[in-house]
Amino acid sequence: MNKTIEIKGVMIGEGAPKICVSMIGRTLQELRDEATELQNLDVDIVEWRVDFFANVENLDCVNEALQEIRKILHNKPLVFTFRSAKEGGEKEVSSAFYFELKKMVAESGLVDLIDVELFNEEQEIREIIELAQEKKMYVILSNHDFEKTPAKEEIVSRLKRAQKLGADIPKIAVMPQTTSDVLTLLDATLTMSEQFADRPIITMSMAGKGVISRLAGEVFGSSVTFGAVKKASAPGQVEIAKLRQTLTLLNQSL
Ligand SMILES: O=C1C[C@@](O)(C(=O)O)C[C@@H](O)[C@@H]1O
Repeated sequence: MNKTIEIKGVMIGEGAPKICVSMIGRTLQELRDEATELQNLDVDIVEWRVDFFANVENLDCVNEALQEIRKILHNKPLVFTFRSAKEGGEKEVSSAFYFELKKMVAESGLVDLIDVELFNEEQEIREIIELAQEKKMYVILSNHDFEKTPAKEEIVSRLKRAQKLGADIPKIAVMPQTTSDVLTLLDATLTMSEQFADRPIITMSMAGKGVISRLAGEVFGSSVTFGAVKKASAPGQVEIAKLRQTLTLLNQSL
């Protein structure tokens, strides 16, 4: 049994996977509207995908937006994510700015979880983890392959590396080219969660073929699933009401 993480009453790593929805607003007003809508919906966790925000390169604007979002989403776990273009995000920034942004947020104490991409300088990653720990925040170390699905051993090894570096939640998203790629992701998830993980993990196979992996996390060992409200932030995300229904069905059959 993997250890769980409890954030604002949400138990990650126990029972049905928790539903996370991404905010993808470009302006402060769009973000306010999204946050208000999500606060009132059946969503367990909210992720701010700050790479969609037009003013992301201005730290004061990011901080101002974050304070407003936090006020609106006062009782839901909030994840701060800048997804770089090379991992499927909207924008590429320098590594120096990427870490400046993440450090500013870690020091602000305004979010519950910070996503940091695994393929970065280890020293920089460790610094964010230390800052986050001081503020009682959690770190997700993530990796995304929008082209293909690496071999099972490679997926497991990336998740293990994230765990070794001190991620509270190791995460990987991969793209299937064949149905057997979906099985590879599920197999890697099961092996990692049963044999190596001592904390919750998040995995998904993207796009249409991979949808099963966004539903069956409780069976194979993935603790959070990303759903969609209006627009998906990645291919394959399922609308949240249908997602909740299916997660509950699977939970009840176990
Ligand atoms: O890493 C992830 C997972 C994701 O890529 C998905 O496939 O649902 C969506 C992203 O917003 C999030 O940061």
